[in-house]
Amino acid sequence: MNSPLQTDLYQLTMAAAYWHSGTADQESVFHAFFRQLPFGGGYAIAAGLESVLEWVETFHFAQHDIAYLGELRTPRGELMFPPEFLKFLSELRLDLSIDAVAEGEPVFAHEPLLRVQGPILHAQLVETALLNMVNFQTLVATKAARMVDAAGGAPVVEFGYRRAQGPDGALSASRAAWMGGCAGTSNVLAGQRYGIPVRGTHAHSWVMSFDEETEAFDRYAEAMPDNSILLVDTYDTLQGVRNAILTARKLRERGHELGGIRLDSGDLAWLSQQARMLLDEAGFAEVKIVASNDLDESIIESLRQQGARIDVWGVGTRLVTGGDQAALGGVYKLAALRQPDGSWKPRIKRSEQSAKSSIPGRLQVRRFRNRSEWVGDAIYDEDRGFTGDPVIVDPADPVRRKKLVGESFDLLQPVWRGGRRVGATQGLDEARERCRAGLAALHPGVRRAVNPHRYPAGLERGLWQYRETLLEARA
Ligand SMILES: Nc1ncnc2c1ncn2[C@@H]1O[C@H](COP(=O)(O)OP(=O)(O)OP(=O)(O)O)[C@@H](O)[C@H]1O
Ligand SMILES: O=P(O)(O)OC[C@H]1O[C@H](OP(=O)(O)OP(=O)(O)O)[C@H](O)[C@@H]1O
Ligand SMILES: O=C(O)c1cccnc1
Repeated sequence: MNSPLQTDLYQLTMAAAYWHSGTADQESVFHAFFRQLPFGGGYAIAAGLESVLEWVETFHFAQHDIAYLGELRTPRGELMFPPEFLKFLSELRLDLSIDAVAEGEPVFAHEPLLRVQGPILHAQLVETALLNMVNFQTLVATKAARMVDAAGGAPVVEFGYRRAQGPDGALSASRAAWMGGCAGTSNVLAGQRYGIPVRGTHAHSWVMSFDEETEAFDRYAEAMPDNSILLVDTYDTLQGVRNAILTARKLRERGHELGGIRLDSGDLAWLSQQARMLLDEAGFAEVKIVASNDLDESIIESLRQQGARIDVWGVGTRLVTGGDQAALGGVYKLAALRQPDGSWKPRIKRSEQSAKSSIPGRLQVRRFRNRSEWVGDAIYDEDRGFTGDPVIVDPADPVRRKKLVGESFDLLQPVWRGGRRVGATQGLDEARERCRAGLAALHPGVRRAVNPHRYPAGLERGLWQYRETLLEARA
């Protein structure tokens, strides 16, 4: 359920203050971006835009929202909001222009994922929900892409619902995981809502509900003759594999084939090799081995290096929660204000570290391509354009510069104008394909999970110089 109250109180107190001070209609530009790639990786996958647009689409303060806000009191007991402001809110219709990077696109630090332009009160009111959606889904889509990469072409199925951050977190995590390249989900609602293939095995409780493991396997296979993956580790894993083979033989006699077995504990490399041997010797070379148990990209990679014979990876907790990184630190910063003469006045927030200072202007990202490989991205001010040849400067290390050559295209495209969506409809499967193709266009060193190459993404030289001048003036 979408609500304009999915926000931090300070957005509403600032809105009241803009309204009170007569600056509510000041035309502004904000950018949503992150400063550091998640998981120590070389890329991130942009996600969450669809949820943002759905939220903006239904944005309005209903009677019960206004009634609630009208009851709020300050710590001193005074009414928080004047009734005239609440009347203003009840009539408010967002008047924003949004440009965004398409979902599924690989993106890099400092690049705006969304650019929001409009009256400052309006642009401010969307900050919290927008960041919540973009930060979480980008985090999970990126984690999924890393796991899918580590699996080297074998399917990764998302099993995270029970360990996700609440029911809404589970649903958007399943969506983001599919975008990042997962092959399916155990989340049935995500299957219905987004058309993601639903997949699964069975739990230990099924085996524990019978006296004998063999009986549990037989009964399950009878009920699901064409969709049986048997969990073999409830008691003794290799004995479990032998029992699964007995069931597989009975199934075959009835004209069906066992789909697979699942390993969920112990040394997954060794057990999968032993299980493969037993299955092959028994004539079940097609039976798949599924593995689960607190997997992530580094364990998957390590298991593959150890020669594990795992055909399908089931991943829950560390995918839908981000695992080693629980949140993406994406921010939403004011970057320019329109002057009465129509020009844009840049706005900058200084920081102790120059790389953390915000980037002024109305920003765009231009991506350069050499044949099928991307060579670099320039963040530039759309109104100032490029100063001479496209040279980028790394804001974290200004001596790192690179001249970009090749074909180029702009990443931010109009998605919202005059109260409605614009541009081509971007479906979830399209986003998944964009992610696949985008990752294929990256140098393998950039995709490496540990200590990757830094993809050249930086500030267009003219913009970097301009930003330095502004920072000096503020020093
Ligand atoms: N060969 C392996 N190499 C690297 N990591 C592995 C290997 N086998 C399993 N793991 C991982 O090790 C972690 C812990 O496994 P461990 O064997 O301690 O737990 P467990 O099998 O669940 O324990 P228990 O047998 O008590 O259920 C899991 O994240 C699992 O994915
Ligand atoms: O380890 P994760 O990556 O989070 O993957 C999901 C886990 O959830 C299940 O365990 P659980 O003990 O909840 O139920 P079970 O009896 O079906 O194993 C499953 O067996 C996996 O181990
Ligand atoms: O289907 C499975 O095997 C499954 C589903 C959810 C969590 N763990 C495993």
